[in-house]
Amino acid sequence: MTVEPSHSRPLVGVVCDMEIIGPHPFHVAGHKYIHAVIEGSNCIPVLIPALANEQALEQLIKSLDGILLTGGYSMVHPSHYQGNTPDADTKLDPNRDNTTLPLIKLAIENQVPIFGICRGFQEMNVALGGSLHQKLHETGEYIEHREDKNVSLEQQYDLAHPINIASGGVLQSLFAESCIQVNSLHTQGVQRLAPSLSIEATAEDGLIEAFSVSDAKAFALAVQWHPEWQFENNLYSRKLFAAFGQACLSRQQVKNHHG
Ligand SMILES: N[C@@H](CCC(=O)NCCCC(=O)O)C(=O)O
Repeated sequence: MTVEPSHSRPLVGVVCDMEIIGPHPFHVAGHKYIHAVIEGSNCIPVLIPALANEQALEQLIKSLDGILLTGGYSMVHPSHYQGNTPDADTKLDPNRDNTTLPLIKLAIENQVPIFGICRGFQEMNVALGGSLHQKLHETGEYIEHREDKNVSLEQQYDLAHPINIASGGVLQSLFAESCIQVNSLHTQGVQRLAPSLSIEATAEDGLIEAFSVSDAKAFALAVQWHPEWQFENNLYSRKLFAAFGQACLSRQQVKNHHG
């Protein structure tokens, strides 16, 4: 993968997970997100470590033209939405939570384009006052939304179920479709939608699969599925990353104009 030398591309902050590799903690981000930012949005990714330092985030947000909230195997700690204590074997990432939740508010306040994917979708809902089902499969209300970890990666990220696109929303204006197929790799999902969010798509079982920030001045959209996965092979994924990239370019132009 080559990144053409360019000083004019917008800078997109890509949030990191904190992972232990060997005996050490690392800040990590998935290659497929970085690839989609470069090739799908025509932007330059800048990794945002899970430092959980609000002052650093306030400085960072002023130099970034967009934020990508990636997926992740860990769960948002339920204390952020008054949820029940998680099971002892739940994978958590408090450093990521304490970085992304304030970052989301800063991005919206500063009209920085923000795109949430899977865990990032869940973080946006929680950051703005919503809540999550911690185990969708135990509610008895939804179809299976988790991936089968015993099959190949290609199969895990394959299209899994349809979603219905809300009329009059951002997604309908992007896709010009009322129903598309998406992949599905998540245990958790929206329980209570934050008051400032508008539903953009739902699964056939009623689960919210995409939302936008109502009245946002800049691109502020999140999806529960994974459009970054082999995005080149999916028309709707290409449209999402192109729209996000265009919003980041507009932000950069406004910033450069105002100095
Ligand atoms: N942990 C949450 C969110 C699921 C998620 O983001 N899965 C993808 C992880 C790997 C990747 O980045 O593709 C949940 O289970 O609901």
